[in-house]
Amino acid sequence: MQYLHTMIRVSNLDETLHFFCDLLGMKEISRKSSDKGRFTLVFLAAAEDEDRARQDKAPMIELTYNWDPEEYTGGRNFGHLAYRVDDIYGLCDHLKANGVTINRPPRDGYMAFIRTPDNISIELLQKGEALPPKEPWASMENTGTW
Ligand SMILES: C[C@@H](O)C(=O)SC[C@H](NC(=O)CC[C@H](N)C(=O)O)C(=O)NCC(=O)O
Ligand code: NI
Repeated sequence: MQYLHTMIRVSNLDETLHFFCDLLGMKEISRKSSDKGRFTLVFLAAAEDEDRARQDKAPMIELTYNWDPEEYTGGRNFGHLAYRVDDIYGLCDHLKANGVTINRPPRDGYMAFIRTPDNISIELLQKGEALPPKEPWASMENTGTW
């Protein structure tokens, strides 16, 4: 079995593409629209995964945009999408300067949380840090900031 993608439904495709592509640097791999189904699917890959994703050998996010507005609520059982980043402080500064709320700041240089325009949680983890972290979990306790 091979992990292919995680699908998230989005209420505004342009805002979501701005978040993932313009701000987080992700790359659009493919898209498909259905006039009959009245939806658009957009597949995104992390920049480092782009070439492999185009060969269907890397995991992606599948954005589902339903043309007719829907209320996306609940889903508490869904946690987050996690990405390993080169410079967690630099990236969070860049995101903050572009209006993204850093729900859980990278105060430990290890982990940060942000949200997509539809409030889906995105975890950012500093490259070079082990998973799970070497230090006691106490430093990761939810202090209610994300
Ligand atoms: C291309 C492949 O990766 C898919 O996931 S297509 C799955 C299909 N998606 C849709 O029909 C999109 C529009 C639909 N209104 C929706 O919001 O899902 C599908 O079967 N979706 C149902 C599901 O639960 O994923
Ligand atoms: Ni899918």
